[in-house]
Amino acid sequence: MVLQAIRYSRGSLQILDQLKLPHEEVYRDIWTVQDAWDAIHSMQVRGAPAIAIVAALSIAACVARCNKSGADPALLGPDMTGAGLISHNLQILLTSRPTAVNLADAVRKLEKVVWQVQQQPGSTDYSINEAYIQAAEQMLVDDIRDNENIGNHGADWILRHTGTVFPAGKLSVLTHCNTGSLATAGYGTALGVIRSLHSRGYVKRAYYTETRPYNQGSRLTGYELMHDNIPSQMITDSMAGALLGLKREAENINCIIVGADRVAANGDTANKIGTYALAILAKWHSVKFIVAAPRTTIDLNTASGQDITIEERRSHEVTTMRGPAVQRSKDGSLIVGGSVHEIAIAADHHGAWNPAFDVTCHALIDAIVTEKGVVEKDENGEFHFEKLFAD
Ligand SMILES: CSC[C@H]1O[C@H](OP(=O)(O)O)[C@H](O)[C@@H]1O
Repeated sequence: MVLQAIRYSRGSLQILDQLKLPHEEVYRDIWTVQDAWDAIHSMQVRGAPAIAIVAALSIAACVARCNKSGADPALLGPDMTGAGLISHNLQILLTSRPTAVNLADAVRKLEKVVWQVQQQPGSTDYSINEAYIQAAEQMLVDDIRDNENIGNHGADWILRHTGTVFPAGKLSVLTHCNTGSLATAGYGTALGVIRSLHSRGYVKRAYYTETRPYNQGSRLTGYELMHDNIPSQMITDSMAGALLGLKREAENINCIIVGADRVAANGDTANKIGTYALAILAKWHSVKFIVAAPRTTIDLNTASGQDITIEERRSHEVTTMRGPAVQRSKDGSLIVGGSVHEIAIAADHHGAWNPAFDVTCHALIDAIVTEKGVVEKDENGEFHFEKLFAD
């Protein structure tokens, strides 16, 4: 079975409810734009690229049903022409989560497609809808191809810069959060690089952090690594320092590789909370720190990390956890079963601070891996991304 965060066919969209993983695989229908907004905001679907793709496809599925049924978009509202309907709903989806730039990038590109078709003589709601659907569907295809390229470029760079020689040399890596098939249309970004290293036989062990409070690591990355039979071990977020301090040499841990939600024009990178601390550790232990992200995550319109809006989520997500009931059998073994439910793990009367992301200064980043290649800093310690967008 291929891990699919998104199931799409023309007129139909489903998402894997990641709040239920790894205990239950539940796919939910996305019939309306509000369904998509709710799924993204609640983090039933999450991950910078996946958020953008689900948003884009939710409208594609709606207007495809419109085109098929011949329904008049104007029935959906006074100014709901094809272009008006699409633009209105893209702007609604933009409010679902603020930090990842991929969604804003997709909205900008899709609105441009709609506007261009609208300028054509004889354009109709039908032709505008069709153009939108094709552009949104192309994003799904492009993301998987881009991730496979990121994987290969990243693996090439790591092997070149860590002196690992097959077959004697196998290296271990540490990753944070979930950046795999469950955060994208497939294969993944940072986890895609680990997949590429593994496919070439170089992975000794893939360490991954639990990634509190949503537990993208323990619930999602662990699930993906197990699915792919990649040798791996989980650590809690607080163990990262001890791992590098006590096991770096024995385990040949050569790099920490993470994803990104927004890379600013100077290379400052917003990513899952805890990333900044890992970058500091990497610097102290002389371990390469690598960001893996498609070009849709690079935001040349945001000058530096201090300009990135960091999403703050409810305290409740820190003071509770989800899981199935666990019972002890007669022989004392634990039986995991039953539906997923929430349990309180802390008193919530003071409330918990819950920033979903932090910003890592570009000075702490050794390389940014994209589908077009790896970007390193120049002799002045500065990143330049213009060449990535030259085509
Ligand atoms: C493919 S990069 C995914 C990126 O998004 C994650 O955040 P969230 O789970 O809150 O959507 C995390 O920052 C990952 O690096």
